[in-house]
Amino acid sequence: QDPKKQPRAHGLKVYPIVGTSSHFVKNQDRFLEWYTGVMQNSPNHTLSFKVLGLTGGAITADPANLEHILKTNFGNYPKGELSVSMLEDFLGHGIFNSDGEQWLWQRKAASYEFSKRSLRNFVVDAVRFEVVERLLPLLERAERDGQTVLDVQDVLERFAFDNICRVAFGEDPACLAEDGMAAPESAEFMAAFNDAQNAIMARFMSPAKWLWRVKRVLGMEPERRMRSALATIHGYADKIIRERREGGAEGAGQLARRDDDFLSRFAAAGEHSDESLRDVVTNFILAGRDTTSSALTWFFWLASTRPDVEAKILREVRAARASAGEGASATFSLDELREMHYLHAAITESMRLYPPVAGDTHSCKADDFLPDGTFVGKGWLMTYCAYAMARLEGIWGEDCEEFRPERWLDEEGAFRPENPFKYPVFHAGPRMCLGKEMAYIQMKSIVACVLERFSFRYVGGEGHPKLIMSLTLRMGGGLPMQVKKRSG
Ligand code: HEM
Repeated sequence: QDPKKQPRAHGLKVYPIVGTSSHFVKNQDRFLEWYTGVMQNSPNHTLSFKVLGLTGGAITADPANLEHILKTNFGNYPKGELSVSMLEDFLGHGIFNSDGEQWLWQRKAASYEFSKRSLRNFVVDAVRFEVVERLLPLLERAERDGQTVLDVQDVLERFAFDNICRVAFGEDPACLAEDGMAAPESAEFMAAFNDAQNAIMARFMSPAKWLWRVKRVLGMEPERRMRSALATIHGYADKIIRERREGGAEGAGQLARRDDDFLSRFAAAGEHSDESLRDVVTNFILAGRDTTSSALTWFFWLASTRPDVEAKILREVRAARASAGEGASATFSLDELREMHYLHAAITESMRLYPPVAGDTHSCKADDFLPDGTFVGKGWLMTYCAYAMARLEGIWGEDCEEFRPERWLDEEGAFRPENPFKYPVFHAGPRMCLGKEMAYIQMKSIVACVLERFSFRYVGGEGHPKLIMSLTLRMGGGLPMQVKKRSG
């Protein structure tokens, strides 16, 4: 056999028949930490494996390999049938879960909408509403009631869910509103999304990629919950689409244009079946909800450990407030947010260390060699690990594990972007994230408005919070914080 085709598993013991799979099983509760150690010890930051009867795979943390997979040889690394089939009952064939032509037309339509100023303005308004009407009052109440500990991760997740539902299809589930204000079906919809994501994660993490189908037939967990979650999600989305069709001013079949939301925008752009409109809803909710909340959860934790960084952010926010003058809005305008370079750097640096999408997997269409010589076989899964990349000295220098926003600033203090193959937090190449700018608007607005008025103290005890690798990187046990209003 060609020696190049031998799996490379530097530093890992390869057992007969099971190969390296026992390492995966043993480390399944701490995948990220384990991968990172393996990547740090591997001279080319790449690992490949093939176990009898199971799908082969490779994992890399090398920017040159990423460029090859995500751009240069893009056509050879689609999402692939295996992944698409595992997500199909949840996401249909929406933008996240399609390849080739089916993906391309959706990408073109979505890119066009994302480039419009009207969408940015709509997002700014939606964020302003949620910050002013929900988030700030909630923090005020937490302080006033002496409710000493707040799970900030939960607050951020509810914020993101309300926000993305409004942007995706013009509905306000009010999950962050005062207790009892949210309609029961909205809370159910959000809970169903959580159940579906957990089931999907279990499908992907299982070494036998067919096992979930057996569990589904037998009604075993987590597939049993998945079944009812899907009924709830699809029922909710279908109801919205039906109501919009019925209210369509231009006659039967047309959707009522409620607002500037995505559903209205897509529907206005051409004829779509109810099913493909439902895919728009589910795919955009998935894209926009837990990503920003994950990023901000880790950000608020990191900021609480670094008063020097927090002080610099506060200085920048107060300067923006001072130049806006009396009578300005409680939130910040797009232009004001754009000028906050230090805040931009601090959020970017936090996502470097804690990327919301910690790893991403594609499939290999035809036998290939990566630039570092690693062989990848037809049908193998090809993964890159953004979490491990942040911790490689070869990429970020000796202080790679340190939270240092300054690494993103030039001498004048202006934000300096990095090569996306070195920083694949928003993915890279033709499938790069479309919501990046929208995400920054949301994240910067929240941090600026909240830190301007409140300070937080982490009360989760000593040591590092637990990493939970769900579809996004979550914090085990939440983010318990004591909230205090700033005096001046
Ligand atoms: C901090 C926040 C965010 C991060 C870190 C992030 C990251 C990513 C990543 C890694 C991908 C590639 C996933 C894959 O293909 O498997 C992606 C794709 C995508 N993201 Fe984001 N995202 C964020 C927020 C958003 C928001 C708010 C939206 C807006 C709804 C959005 C819309 C999309 C879309 C539509 C795609 C699919 C692009 C395609 O396949 O062509 N993202 N994002």
